Amino acid sequence: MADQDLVEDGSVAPRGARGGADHAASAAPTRATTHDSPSPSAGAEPTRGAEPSPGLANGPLSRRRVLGTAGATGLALGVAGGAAGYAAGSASSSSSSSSEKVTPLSSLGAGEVRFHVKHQPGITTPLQARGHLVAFDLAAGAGRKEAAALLRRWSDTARRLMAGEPAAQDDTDIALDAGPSSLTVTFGFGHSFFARTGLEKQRPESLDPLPDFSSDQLDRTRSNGDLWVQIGADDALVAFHALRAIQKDAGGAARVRWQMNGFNRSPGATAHPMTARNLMGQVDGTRNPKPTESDFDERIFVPESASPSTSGDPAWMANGSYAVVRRIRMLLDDWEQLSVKEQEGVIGRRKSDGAPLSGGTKATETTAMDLEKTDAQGNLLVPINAHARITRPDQNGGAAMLRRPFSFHDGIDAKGVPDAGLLFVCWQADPLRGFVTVQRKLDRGDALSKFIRHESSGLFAVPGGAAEGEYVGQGLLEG
Ligand SMILES: C=CC1=C(C)c2cc3[nH]c(cc4nc(cc5[nH]c(cc1n2)c(C)c5CCC(=O)O)C(CCC(=O)O)=C4C)c(C)c3C=C
Ligand SMILES: [Fe+2]
Repeated sequence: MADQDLVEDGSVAPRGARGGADHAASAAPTRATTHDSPSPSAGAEPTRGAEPSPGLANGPLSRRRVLGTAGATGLALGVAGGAAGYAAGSASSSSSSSSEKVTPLSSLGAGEVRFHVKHQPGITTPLQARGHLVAFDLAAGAGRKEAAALLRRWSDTARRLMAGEPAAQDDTDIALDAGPSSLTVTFGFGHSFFARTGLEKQRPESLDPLPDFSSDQLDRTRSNGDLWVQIGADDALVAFHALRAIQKDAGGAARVRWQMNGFNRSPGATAHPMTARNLMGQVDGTRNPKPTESDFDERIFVPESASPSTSGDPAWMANGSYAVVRRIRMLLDDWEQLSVKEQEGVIGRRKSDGAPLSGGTKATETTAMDLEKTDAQGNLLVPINAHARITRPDQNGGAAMLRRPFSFHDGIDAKGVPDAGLLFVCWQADPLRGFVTVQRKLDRGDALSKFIRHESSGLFAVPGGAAEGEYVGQGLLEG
Protein backbone atom coordinates (compact mmCIF):
# COMPACT_ATOMS: atom_id res chain seq x y z
CA MET A 1 0.00 0.00 0.00
CA ALA A 2 1.31 3.39 -0.89
CA ASP A 3 2.42 5.72 1.86
CA GLN A 4 0.03 8.31 0.54
CA ASP A 5 -3.06 6.57 1.76
CA LEU A 6 -4.50 8.85 4.36
CA VAL A 7 -5.75 7.03 7.37
CA GLU A 8 -8.55 8.30 9.50
CA ASP A 9 -7.97 8.82 13.18
CA GLY A 10 -11.35 7.45 14.03
CA SER A 11 -13.20 10.23 12.29
CA VAL A 12 -14.76 7.96 9.71
CA ALA A 13 -17.86 6.11 10.65
CA PRO A 14 -18.04 2.53 9.41
CA ARG A 15 -18.39 3.03 5.73
CA GLY A 16 -20.85 0.30 5.11
CA ALA A 17 -20.44 -0.89 1.59
CA ARG A 18 -17.75 1.58 0.76
CA GLY A 19 -14.96 -0.66 1.84
CA GLY A 20 -16.85 -3.91 1.87
CA ALA A 21 -18.10 -5.53 5.04
CA ASP A 22 -14.65 -6.75 6.06
CA HIS A 23 -13.31 -3.25 6.12
CA ALA A 24 -16.17 -1.46 7.72
CA ALA A 25 -15.06 -2.25 11.24
CA SER A 26 -11.49 -1.09 10.71
CA ALA A 27 -10.51 1.59 13.17
CA ALA A 28 -8.26 3.12 10.58
CA PRO A 29 -9.91 2.78 7.20
CA THR A 30 -7.78 3.94 4.31
CA ARG A 31 -8.45 4.94 0.77
CA ALA A 32 -6.91 1.64 -0.15
CA THR A 33 -9.22 -0.38 1.99
CA THR A 34 -12.20 1.38 0.58
CA HIS A 35 -11.32 -0.10 -2.77
CA ASP A 36 -10.19 -3.52 -1.83
CA SER A 37 -13.60 -4.91 -2.57
CA PRO A 38 -15.34 -2.40 -4.72
CA SER A 39 -19.04 -2.67 -4.62
CA PRO A 40 -20.58 -3.70 -7.93
CA SER A 41 -22.43 -0.43 -7.84
CA ALA A 42 -19.49 1.76 -6.91
CA GLY A 43 -18.93 4.43 -9.45
CA ALA A 44 -21.85 3.46 -11.62
CA GLU A 45 -24.45 4.68 -9.17
CA PRO A 46 -27.27 3.07 -11.09
CA THR A 47 -29.72 2.88 -8.27
CA ARG A 48 -29.28 5.73 -5.87
CA GLY A 49 -32.76 7.03 -5.49
CA ALA A 50 -33.17 7.34 -9.23
CA GLU A 51 -36.26 5.21 -9.43
CA PRO A 52 -39.10 5.06 -6.99
CA SER A 53 -38.88 1.86 -5.00
CA PRO A 54 -41.81 -0.45 -4.35
CA GLY A 55 -43.94 0.96 -1.61
CA LEU A 56 -42.41 4.38 -1.90
CA ALA A 57 -44.49 7.22 -3.20
CA ASN A 58 -43.36 8.47 -6.54
CA GLY A 59 -41.42 11.36 -5.06
CA PRO A 60 -37.67 11.27 -4.70
CA LEU A 61 -36.07 9.76 -1.64
CA SER A 62 -35.67 12.20 1.15
CA ARG A 63 -32.09 12.37 2.44
CA ARG A 64 -33.56 12.00 5.90
CA ARG A 65 -35.28 8.83 4.86
CA VAL A 66 -32.64 7.12 2.79
CA LEU A 67 -31.11 4.46 4.95
CA GLY A 68 -27.59 3.23 5.01
CA THR A 69 -26.39 0.42 2.98
CA ALA A 70 -24.92 -2.98 2.96
CA GLY A 71 -24.12 -2.17 -0.65
CA ALA A 72 -21.42 -4.78 -1.18
CA THR A 73 -23.88 -7.45 -0.28
CA GLY A 74 -26.49 -5.87 -2.49
CA LEU A 75 -29.15 -5.95 0.22
CA ALA A 76 -32.20 -3.80 -0.14
CA LEU A 77 -32.91 -2.09 3.14
CA GLY A 78 -36.18 -0.89 4.55
CA VAL A 79 -36.85 2.64 5.61
CA ALA A 80 -38.60 3.50 8.82
CA GLY A 81 -41.37 5.83 7.85
CA GLY A 82 -40.42 9.45 7.73
CA ALA A 83 -38.95 9.37 11.18
CA ALA A 84 -35.69 7.64 10.49
CA GLY A 85 -32.62 9.76 10.20
CA TYR A 86 -30.00 8.84 7.67
CA ALA A 87 -27.60 6.33 9.18
CA ALA A 88 -25.01 4.79 6.92
CA GLY A 89 -24.48 1.18 7.74
CA SER A 90 -26.78 1.37 10.74
CA ALA A 91 -27.51 -2.10 12.02
CA SER A 92 -30.91 -0.99 13.15
CA SER A 93 -31.87 -0.04 9.65
CA SER A 94 -32.50 -3.61 8.58
CA SER A 95 -35.07 -4.02 11.32
CA SER A 96 -37.01 -1.04 10.10
CA SER A 97 -40.34 -1.37 8.42
CA SER A 98 -40.07 -3.32 5.22
CA SER A 99 -43.16 -1.74 3.76
CA GLU A 100 -40.98 0.80 2.02
CA LYS A 101 -37.99 -0.72 0.31
CA VAL A 102 -35.24 1.35 -1.14
CA THR A 103 -32.36 0.26 -3.24
CA PRO A 104 -29.22 0.80 -1.18
CA LEU A 105 -26.86 3.60 -1.87
CA SER A 106 -23.75 2.72 -3.74
CA SER A 107 -20.74 2.30 -1.48
CA LEU A 108 -19.59 5.72 -2.58
CA GLY A 109 -22.70 7.53 -1.40
CA ALA A 110 -22.77 5.73 1.94
CA GLY A 111 -19.34 6.87 3.09
CA GLU A 112 -19.80 8.98 6.20
CA VAL A 113 -17.20 10.96 8.10
CA ARG A 114 -18.00 12.09 11.63
CA PHE A 115 -18.06 15.75 12.49
CA HIS A 116 -17.47 15.58 16.24
CA VAL A 117 -13.96 14.17 16.42
CA LYS A 118 -10.63 15.02 18.01
CA HIS A 119 -9.11 16.51 14.87
CA GLN A 120 -11.37 18.23 12.39
CA PRO A 121 -12.44 16.04 9.48
CA GLY A 122 -10.80 16.68 6.12
CA ILE A 123 -7.21 16.43 7.34
CA THR A 124 -6.54 12.72 7.49
CA THR A 125 -9.68 11.82 5.54
CA PRO A 126 -8.77 9.99 2.31
CA LEU A 127 -8.64 12.29 -0.71
CA GLN A 128 -12.10 13.03 -2.04
CA ALA A 129 -13.12 13.34 -5.67
CA ARG A 130 -14.39 16.93 -5.38
CA GLY A 131 -13.24 19.88 -3.35
CA HIS A 132 -14.12 23.51 -2.79
CA LEU A 133 -11.86 25.90 -0.96
CA VAL A 134 -13.48 29.16 0.08
CA ALA A 135 -12.21 32.10 2.11
CA PHE A 136 -14.45 34.69 3.74
CA ASP A 137 -13.85 38.12 5.20
CA LEU A 138 -16.06 39.28 8.05
CA ALA A 139 -18.47 41.96 6.93
CA ALA A 140 -17.98 45.57 8.03
CA GLY A 141 -19.35 45.87 11.55
CA ALA A 142 -19.19 42.15 12.24
CA GLY A 143 -17.01 41.26 15.23
CA ARG A 144 -16.50 38.50 17.74
CA LYS A 145 -20.21 38.01 18.54
CA GLU A 146 -21.20 37.68 14.89
CA ALA A 147 -18.22 35.41 14.22
CA ALA A 148 -19.24 33.13 17.10
CA ALA A 149 -22.79 32.90 15.80
CA LEU A 150 -21.48 32.16 12.31
CA LEU A 151 -19.18 29.38 13.48
CA ARG A 152 -22.09 27.91 15.42
CA ARG A 153 -24.28 27.96 12.30
CA TRP A 154 -21.51 26.57 10.14
CA SER A 155 -20.74 23.76 12.56
CA ASP A 156 -24.38 22.76 12.74
CA THR A 157 -24.65 22.74 8.96
CA ALA A 158 -21.43 20.76 8.60
CA ARG A 159 -22.60 18.17 11.13
CA ARG A 160 -25.95 17.77 9.42
CA LEU A 161 -24.67 17.61 5.87
CA MET A 162 -21.86 15.21 6.78
CA ALA A 163 -24.52 12.89 8.21
CA GLY A 164 -26.52 13.14 4.99
CA GLU A 165 -29.21 15.36 6.49
CA PRO A 166 -30.49 18.56 4.93
CA ALA A 167 -29.48 21.98 6.21
CA ALA A 168 -31.55 23.29 9.12
CA GLN A 169 -33.21 25.95 7.00
CA ASP A 170 -33.95 26.52 3.34
CA ASP A 171 -32.11 23.49 2.09
CA THR A 172 -31.48 23.78 -1.63
CA ASP A 173 -32.24 20.08 -2.36
CA ILE A 174 -29.08 19.86 -4.47
CA ALA A 175 -28.00 16.67 -2.68
CA LEU A 176 -31.50 15.39 -2.10
CA ASP A 177 -30.95 11.86 -3.44
CA ALA A 178 -27.40 11.33 -2.28
CA GLY A 179 -25.85 9.87 0.83
CA PRO A 180 -23.13 11.71 2.74
CA SER A 181 -20.57 10.68 0.11
CA SER A 182 -17.69 11.17 2.58
CA LEU A 183 -18.42 14.88 2.84
CA THR A 184 -16.09 16.80 5.10
CA VAL A 185 -16.23 20.47 6.04
CA THR A 186 -13.18 21.96 7.75
CA PHE A 187 -12.91 25.45 9.24
CA GLY A 188 -9.87 27.67 9.79
CA PHE A 189 -8.96 31.19 10.91
CA GLY A 190 -6.62 33.51 9.03
CA HIS A 191 -4.24 36.11 10.50
CA SER A 192 -6.63 39.02 9.79
CA PHE A 193 -9.48 37.39 11.76
CA PHE A 194 -7.95 38.22 15.10
CA ALA A 195 -7.71 42.00 14.71
CA ARG A 196 -11.23 42.13 13.31
CA THR A 197 -12.60 40.37 16.38
CA GLY A 198 -10.40 41.96 19.04
CA LEU A 199 -8.75 38.62 19.70
CA GLU A 200 -5.16 39.61 18.84
CA LYS A 201 -3.86 38.13 22.09
CA GLN A 202 -5.17 34.74 21.01
CA ARG A 203 -3.47 34.83 17.61
CA PRO A 204 -0.92 32.02 17.28
CA GLU A 205 2.59 33.08 16.33
CA SER A 206 2.47 30.34 13.73
CA LEU A 207 -0.05 32.48 11.83
CA ASP A 208 2.55 35.18 11.18
CA PRO A 209 2.48 35.83 7.44
CA LEU A 210 4.48 33.46 5.29
CA PRO A 211 7.71 34.98 3.99
CA ASP A 212 7.86 36.16 0.41
CA PHE A 213 9.41 33.60 -1.89
CA SER A 214 11.30 34.89 -4.91
CA SER A 215 9.33 32.70 -7.30
CA ASP A 216 5.91 33.81 -5.96
CA GLN A 217 3.54 35.43 -8.42
CA LEU A 218 0.69 35.83 -5.97
CA ASP A 219 -2.68 37.36 -6.62
CA ARG A 220 -3.45 38.98 -3.25
CA THR A 221 -7.18 39.07 -3.97
CA ARG A 222 -7.14 35.28 -4.10
CA SER A 223 -4.92 34.89 -1.04
CA ASN A 224 -5.48 34.69 2.74
CA GLY A 225 -8.82 35.76 4.28
CA ASP A 226 -10.37 36.00 7.77
CA LEU A 227 -11.96 32.55 7.60
CA TRP A 228 -11.31 29.51 5.45
CA VAL A 229 -13.54 26.55 4.70
CA GLN A 230 -12.40 23.37 2.97
CA ILE A 231 -15.16 21.16 1.58
CA GLY A 232 -14.52 17.70 0.17
CA ALA A 233 -16.86 14.94 -0.98
CA ASP A 234 -16.88 12.00 -3.32
CA ASP A 235 -19.89 13.38 -5.17
CA ALA A 236 -19.85 16.71 -6.99
CA LEU A 237 -23.41 17.64 -6.08
CA VAL A 238 -22.88 16.82 -2.42
CA ALA A 239 -19.81 19.05 -2.39
CA PHE A 240 -21.58 21.91 -4.16
CA HIS A 241 -24.58 21.54 -1.87
CA ALA A 242 -22.29 22.06 1.11
CA LEU A 243 -20.64 25.04 -0.51
CA ARG A 244 -24.01 26.73 -1.09
CA ALA A 245 -25.17 25.99 2.43
CA ILE A 246 -21.98 27.40 3.94
CA GLN A 247 -22.23 30.52 1.80
CA LYS A 248 -25.89 31.03 2.68
CA ASP A 249 -25.12 30.60 6.37
CA ALA A 250 -22.61 33.42 6.13
CA GLY A 251 -25.57 35.76 5.59
CA GLY A 252 -24.63 39.31 6.41
CA ALA A 253 -21.79 38.29 8.72
CA ALA A 254 -19.14 37.47 6.13
CA ARG A 255 -18.62 37.66 2.40
CA VAL A 256 -16.69 35.41 0.08
CA ARG A 257 -13.15 36.66 -0.56
CA TRP A 258 -12.12 33.92 -2.96
CA GLN A 259 -13.26 30.47 -3.91
CA MET A 260 -11.56 27.63 -5.78
CA ASN A 261 -12.78 24.29 -7.08
CA GLY A 262 -10.76 21.12 -7.24
CA PHE A 263 -10.95 17.44 -7.92
CA ASN A 264 -9.20 14.14 -7.49
CA ARG A 265 -9.67 10.76 -9.06
CA SER A 266 -13.07 9.22 -8.29
CA PRO A 267 -13.07 6.30 -5.87
CA GLY A 268 -13.33 3.06 -7.78
CA ALA A 269 -11.85 4.44 -11.01
CA THR A 270 -8.76 2.25 -10.81
CA ALA A 271 -8.59 -1.52 -10.76
CA HIS A 272 -6.70 -1.57 -7.47
CA PRO A 273 -5.78 0.90 -4.74
CA MET A 274 -3.31 3.47 -5.97
CA THR A 275 -1.68 6.66 -4.85
CA ALA A 276 -3.23 9.67 -6.58
CA ARG A 277 -1.87 11.18 -9.78
CA ASN A 278 -1.68 14.89 -10.44
CA LEU A 279 -2.24 16.72 -13.75
CA MET A 280 1.42 16.25 -14.69
CA GLY A 281 0.71 12.53 -14.60
CA GLN A 282 2.95 11.91 -11.61
CA VAL A 283 2.16 9.59 -8.74
CA ASP A 284 1.88 12.22 -6.01
CA GLY A 285 1.62 11.55 -2.30
CA THR A 286 3.89 8.53 -1.96
CA ARG A 287 5.99 9.81 0.90
CA ASN A 288 3.29 11.51 2.90
CA PRO A 289 3.67 10.94 6.64
CA LYS A 290 1.51 8.02 7.75
CA PRO A 291 -0.77 8.05 10.78
CA THR A 292 0.78 4.75 11.79
CA GLU A 293 4.16 6.44 12.25
CA SER A 294 5.01 7.25 15.85
CA ASP A 295 5.78 10.90 15.13
CA PHE A 296 2.75 11.53 12.89
CA ASP A 297 0.64 13.38 15.46
CA GLU A 298 3.58 15.41 16.65
CA ARG A 299 4.36 16.51 13.08
CA ILE A 300 0.84 17.24 11.94
CA PHE A 301 -1.19 18.27 14.99
CA VAL A 302 -0.81 20.81 17.75
CA PRO A 303 -0.57 18.85 21.01
CA GLU A 304 -3.62 18.34 23.19
CA SER A 305 -1.76 20.13 25.98
CA ALA A 306 -1.11 23.20 23.80
CA SER A 307 -0.20 26.33 25.67
CA PRO A 308 1.94 29.36 24.88
CA SER A 309 4.57 28.17 27.35
CA THR A 310 4.83 24.59 26.08
CA SER A 311 4.08 24.27 22.36
CA GLY A 312 3.93 28.02 21.74
CA ASP A 313 0.32 27.65 20.62
CA PRO A 314 -2.71 29.08 22.38
CA ALA A 315 -4.79 26.51 24.26
CA TRP A 316 -7.69 26.86 21.81
CA MET A 317 -5.47 25.29 19.12
CA ALA A 318 -5.21 21.98 21.03
CA ASN A 319 -5.52 19.09 18.55
CA GLY A 320 -5.58 21.59 15.70
CA SER A 321 -3.27 21.97 12.72
CA TYR A 322 -2.04 24.69 10.38
CA ALA A 323 -3.05 24.57 6.74
CA VAL A 324 -0.95 26.16 4.03
CA VAL A 325 -2.95 26.60 0.84
CA ARG A 326 -1.26 27.45 -2.47
CA ARG A 327 -2.84 27.64 -5.89
CA ILE A 328 -0.01 26.30 -8.01
CA ARG A 329 -0.43 26.61 -11.77
CA MET A 330 1.23 23.86 -13.78
CA LEU A 331 2.82 25.03 -17.02
CA LEU A 332 1.54 21.98 -18.79
CA ASP A 333 2.46 23.00 -22.34
CA ASP A 334 6.12 23.24 -21.26
CA TRP A 335 5.98 20.11 -19.11
CA GLU A 336 4.50 18.05 -21.91
CA GLN A 337 7.40 19.01 -24.21
CA LEU A 338 9.68 16.85 -22.05
CA SER A 339 10.24 13.18 -22.78
CA VAL A 340 9.03 10.79 -20.09
CA LYS A 341 12.68 10.19 -19.15
CA GLU A 342 13.21 13.92 -18.67
CA GLN A 343 9.99 14.21 -16.67
CA GLU A 344 11.15 11.39 -14.44
CA GLY A 345 14.46 13.17 -13.81
CA VAL A 346 12.58 16.28 -12.66
CA ILE A 347 10.94 14.36 -9.83
CA GLY A 348 13.45 11.54 -9.31
CA ARG A 349 10.76 8.90 -9.57
CA ARG A 350 9.36 6.75 -12.37
CA LYS A 351 6.23 8.17 -13.95
CA SER A 352 4.52 4.82 -14.44
CA ASP A 353 4.50 3.74 -10.82
CA GLY A 354 6.32 6.33 -8.71
CA ALA A 355 9.29 4.06 -7.97
CA PRO A 356 12.55 5.90 -7.19
CA LEU A 357 14.99 6.15 -10.11
CA SER A 358 17.67 4.61 -7.90
CA GLY A 359 15.73 1.39 -7.55
CA GLY A 360 16.25 -0.52 -10.80
CA THR A 361 13.56 -2.31 -12.74
CA LYS A 362 12.31 -4.30 -9.74
CA ALA A 363 11.70 -1.20 -7.62
CA THR A 364 8.22 -0.29 -6.53
CA GLU A 365 6.71 2.92 -5.28
CA THR A 366 7.64 2.08 -1.70
CA THR A 367 11.26 1.11 -2.40
CA ALA A 368 13.58 3.37 -0.42
CA MET A 369 15.30 6.05 -2.47
CA ASP A 370 19.10 5.73 -2.58
CA LEU A 371 20.39 9.28 -2.84
CA GLU A 372 24.01 8.23 -3.48
CA LYS A 373 23.54 5.62 -6.21
CA THR A 374 25.15 6.41 -9.57
CA ASP A 375 25.10 4.92 -13.06
CA ALA A 376 28.17 3.47 -14.81
CA GLN A 377 29.28 6.99 -15.75
CA GLY A 378 29.08 8.18 -12.16
CA ASN A 379 25.92 10.25 -12.62
CA LEU A 380 23.48 10.29 -9.71
CA LEU A 381 20.43 8.21 -10.58
CA VAL A 382 18.24 10.62 -8.62
CA PRO A 383 19.42 13.99 -9.99
CA ILE A 384 20.80 16.49 -7.51
CA ASN A 385 17.91 18.93 -8.14
CA ALA A 386 15.14 16.31 -8.36
CA HIS A 387 12.02 17.45 -6.50
CA ALA A 388 11.67 14.24 -4.50
CA ARG A 389 15.30 14.50 -3.32
CA ILE A 390 15.11 18.16 -2.32
CA THR A 391 11.86 17.92 -0.40
CA ARG A 392 12.80 14.95 1.79
CA PRO A 393 12.61 15.50 5.54
CA ASP A 394 16.19 14.24 5.93
CA GLN A 395 17.35 17.03 3.60
CA ASN A 396 15.36 19.66 5.54
CA GLY A 397 16.10 19.17 9.22
CA GLY A 398 13.17 16.77 9.57
CA ALA A 399 10.59 19.16 8.06
CA ALA A 400 7.47 17.23 7.18
CA MET A 401 3.92 18.02 6.18
CA LEU A 402 0.82 16.10 5.19
CA ARG A 403 0.02 17.01 1.59
CA ARG A 404 -3.67 16.73 0.79
CA PRO A 405 -4.25 18.53 -2.49
CA PHE A 406 -6.95 18.83 -5.09
CA SER A 407 -6.21 19.31 -8.79
CA PHE A 408 -7.87 22.25 -10.49
CA HIS A 409 -8.80 23.15 -14.04
CA ASP A 410 -10.38 26.55 -14.59
CA GLY A 411 -10.53 26.40 -18.39
CA ILE A 412 -8.18 27.78 -21.01
CA ASP A 413 -6.71 31.22 -20.38
CA ALA A 414 -6.42 34.16 -22.79
CA LYS A 415 -3.11 32.78 -24.07
CA GLY A 416 -4.78 29.49 -24.96
CA VAL A 417 -3.10 27.46 -22.25
CA PRO A 418 -4.82 25.45 -19.54
CA ASP A 419 -5.39 27.28 -16.28
CA ALA A 420 -4.77 24.06 -14.39
CA GLY A 421 -2.63 22.75 -11.60
CA LEU A 422 -2.69 21.88 -7.95
CA LEU A 423 -4.64 23.36 -5.06
CA PHE A 424 -1.78 22.43 -2.77
CA VAL A 425 -3.06 22.04 0.80
CA CYS A 426 -0.58 20.86 3.39
CA TRP A 427 -1.03 20.29 7.10
CA GLN A 428 1.48 20.59 9.89
CA ALA A 429 1.84 21.39 13.57
CA ASP A 430 4.25 24.20 12.75
CA PRO A 431 4.24 25.88 9.32
CA LEU A 432 7.66 27.43 9.87
CA ARG A 433 9.21 24.02 10.42
CA GLY A 434 7.08 22.39 7.74
CA PHE A 435 6.04 24.28 4.61
CA VAL A 436 8.31 27.30 4.99
CA THR A 437 11.48 25.26 5.42
CA VAL A 438 10.81 23.16 2.34
CA GLN A 439 9.48 25.98 0.18
CA ARG A 440 12.59 28.06 0.96
CA LYS A 441 14.65 25.21 -0.41
CA LEU A 442 12.43 24.80 -3.47
CA ASP A 443 12.53 28.55 -4.04
CA ARG A 444 16.24 28.28 -4.71
CA GLY A 445 15.26 26.25 -7.74
CA ASP A 446 14.51 22.56 -7.89
CA ALA A 447 13.97 20.91 -11.26
CA LEU A 448 10.18 21.24 -10.95
CA SER A 449 10.19 25.00 -10.32
CA LYS A 450 10.28 26.04 -13.96
CA PHE A 451 7.14 24.05 -14.68
CA ILE A 452 4.98 25.54 -11.91
CA ARG A 453 3.86 28.98 -10.70
CA HIS A 454 2.55 29.79 -7.22
CA GLU A 455 -0.41 32.08 -7.88
CA SER A 456 -2.10 32.45 -4.52
CA SER A 457 -1.40 31.64 -0.90
CA GLY A 458 -3.10 31.26 2.44
CA LEU A 459 -2.19 30.21 5.94
CA PHE A 460 -4.93 29.19 8.38
CA ALA A 461 -5.15 28.03 11.97
CA VAL A 462 -7.49 25.05 12.03
CA PRO A 463 -8.61 24.27 15.59
CA GLY A 464 -9.28 20.79 16.87
CA GLY A 465 -12.61 19.12 16.26
CA ALA A 466 -15.70 20.30 18.12
CA ALA A 467 -17.03 18.19 20.98
CA GLU A 468 -20.70 17.10 20.91
CA GLY A 469 -22.91 20.15 21.37
CA GLU A 470 -20.07 22.55 20.66
CA TYR A 471 -18.92 24.37 17.57
CA VAL A 472 -15.55 24.66 15.89
CA GLY A 473 -13.53 27.52 17.36
CA GLN A 474 -15.70 27.82 20.50
CA GLY A 475 -12.58 27.75 22.66
CA LEU A 476 -11.30 30.81 20.82
CA LEU A 477 -14.53 32.76 20.53
CA GLU A 478 -15.87 32.05 23.99
CA GLY A 479 -12.64 31.29 25.82
C1 LIG B 1 6.76 23.29 -0.05
C2 LIG B 1 6.29 22.10 -0.23
C3 LIG B 1 5.96 21.49 -1.54
C4 LIG B 1 5.42 22.05 -2.68
C5 LIG B 1 5.00 23.48 -2.90
C6 LIG B 1 5.29 21.00 -3.64
C7 LIG B 1 4.76 21.14 -4.92
C8 LIG B 1 4.57 20.11 -5.83
N1 LIG B 1 4.96 18.80 -5.69
C9 LIG B 1 4.61 18.09 -6.81
C10 LIG B 1 4.84 16.73 -7.05
C11 LIG B 1 5.48 15.83 -6.19
N2 LIG B 1 5.93 16.09 -4.93
C12 LIG B 1 6.51 14.98 -4.40
C13 LIG B 1 7.06 14.86 -3.15
C14 LIG B 1 7.09 15.85 -2.17
N3 LIG B 1 6.76 17.18 -2.33
C15 LIG B 1 6.89 17.84 -1.14
C16 LIG B 1 6.65 19.19 -0.89
C17 LIG B 1 6.16 20.10 -1.81
N4 LIG B 1 5.73 19.86 -3.06
C18 LIG B 1 7.29 16.89 -0.18
C19 LIG B 1 7.54 17.19 1.29
C20 LIG B 1 7.43 15.67 -0.81
C21 LIG B 1 7.83 14.34 -0.15
C22 LIG B 1 9.29 14.26 0.06
C23 LIG B 1 9.65 13.04 0.85
O1 LIG B 1 9.21 12.87 1.99
O2 LIG B 1 10.38 12.18 0.34
C24 LIG B 1 6.43 13.92 -5.37
C25 LIG B 1 7.01 12.52 -5.23
C26 LIG B 1 6.06 11.54 -4.67
C27 LIG B 1 5.62 11.81 -3.25
O3 LIG B 1 6.33 11.54 -2.30
O4 LIG B 1 4.55 12.37 -3.11
C28 LIG B 1 5.77 14.46 -6.47
C29 LIG B 1 5.40 13.74 -7.74
C30 LIG B 1 3.95 18.99 -7.67
C31 LIG B 1 3.40 18.61 -9.02
C32 LIG B 1 3.92 20.24 -7.07
C33 LIG B 1 3.35 21.49 -7.54
C34 LIG B 1 2.47 21.64 -8.46
FE1 LIG C 1 6.02 18.02 -4.12
